[in-house]
Amino acid sequence: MSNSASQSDFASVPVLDYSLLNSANTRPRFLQQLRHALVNVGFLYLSNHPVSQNDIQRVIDYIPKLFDLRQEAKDAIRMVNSEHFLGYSRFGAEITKGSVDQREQFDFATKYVSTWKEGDPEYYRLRGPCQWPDEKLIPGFRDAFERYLEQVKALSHSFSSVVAEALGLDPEALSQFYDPLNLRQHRAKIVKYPAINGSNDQGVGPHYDAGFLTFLLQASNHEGLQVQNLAGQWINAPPIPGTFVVNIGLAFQMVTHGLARATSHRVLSPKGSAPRYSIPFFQTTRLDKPLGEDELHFPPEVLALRDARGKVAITESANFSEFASEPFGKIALISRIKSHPDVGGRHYPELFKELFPNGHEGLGTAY
Ligand SMILES: O=C(O)CCC(=O)C(=O)O
Ligand SMILES: [Fe+2]
Repeated sequence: MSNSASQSDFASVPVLDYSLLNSANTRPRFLQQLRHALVNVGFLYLSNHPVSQNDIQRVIDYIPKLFDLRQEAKDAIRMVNSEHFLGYSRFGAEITKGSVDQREQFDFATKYVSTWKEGDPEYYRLRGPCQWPDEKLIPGFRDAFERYLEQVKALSHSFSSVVAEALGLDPEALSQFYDPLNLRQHRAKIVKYPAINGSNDQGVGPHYDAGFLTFLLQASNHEGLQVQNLAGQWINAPPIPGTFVVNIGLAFQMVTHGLARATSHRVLSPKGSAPRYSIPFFQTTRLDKPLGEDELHFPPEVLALRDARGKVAITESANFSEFASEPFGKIALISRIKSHPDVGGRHYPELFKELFPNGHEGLGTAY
């Protein structure tokens, strides 16, 4: 481990108290802690946030019922039905870093009425309405989850101006990277990691998230989430009741020129008998242009923190190869087709053929 890395490295994920933002006296302390977390860790817990704990608990209570629906009820909303890549994926449908991810999941998203029309870029079809399970089979679930998503969405928007401030920018500086409110759609998955007592304990393999900010709810009391520090060690990020885990995705690392770090993370399957549940909420950025086009101007003392951080020693992660000069929507669409080739083949046959000229057998690559 180099000296510069050891000084800014982390042995645990910091917990930030959102309520410190409410008073002029404590606000600078929050911003300073946030700056450290963004630059050196790439992960933080957010406590005392404004999303209603009652509404969170309602969602948590529904999760086992959702996965316990009969297989036909889940298959009725399989993702392959949806050109928006929203819906159910069976256990073991994806691979990360060469191994099968042992999880089952539903992809949902914030409310959206599709505006796509002939002639619009194809990647606008990524946005659209969710597939919901039959209301009669799980009454109230849709309402509970929509309430939850609306609140996390609002938090994710207000938090991005706090992030800008913490990095020495105007609070509105990041808004250029988001679509206008009426076109914005964020995605969230509800994930089940069953207990595994065999040798492959990969819940999800090491990866970076792709987007801007992720707000993760750890919805059961299981360890398993791990975050890789600068020295390459895996640091546990156990559930802390009442918090979100917030982390940075590659798109945000890119627009901050590496000042804020995307950090590799993974989930180990739980042992024993009870499954681990989680809900990652992925904030998305504007789809219509390359993210590298707009420039952010950080104060020199903030940029100096990046240089002081030093280099990451080892990163174990699946990587993205397409982060270049394409509109972000195109990158997002390619990555969805790679992770769900069955959906891509059915709804985006031309792009699918470009990506897989010889067809595609087997599982998709998640990251
Ligand atoms: O389930 C978790 O705790 C994390 C999931 C995750 O990292 C992801 O889906 O990107
Ligand atoms: Fe992730």
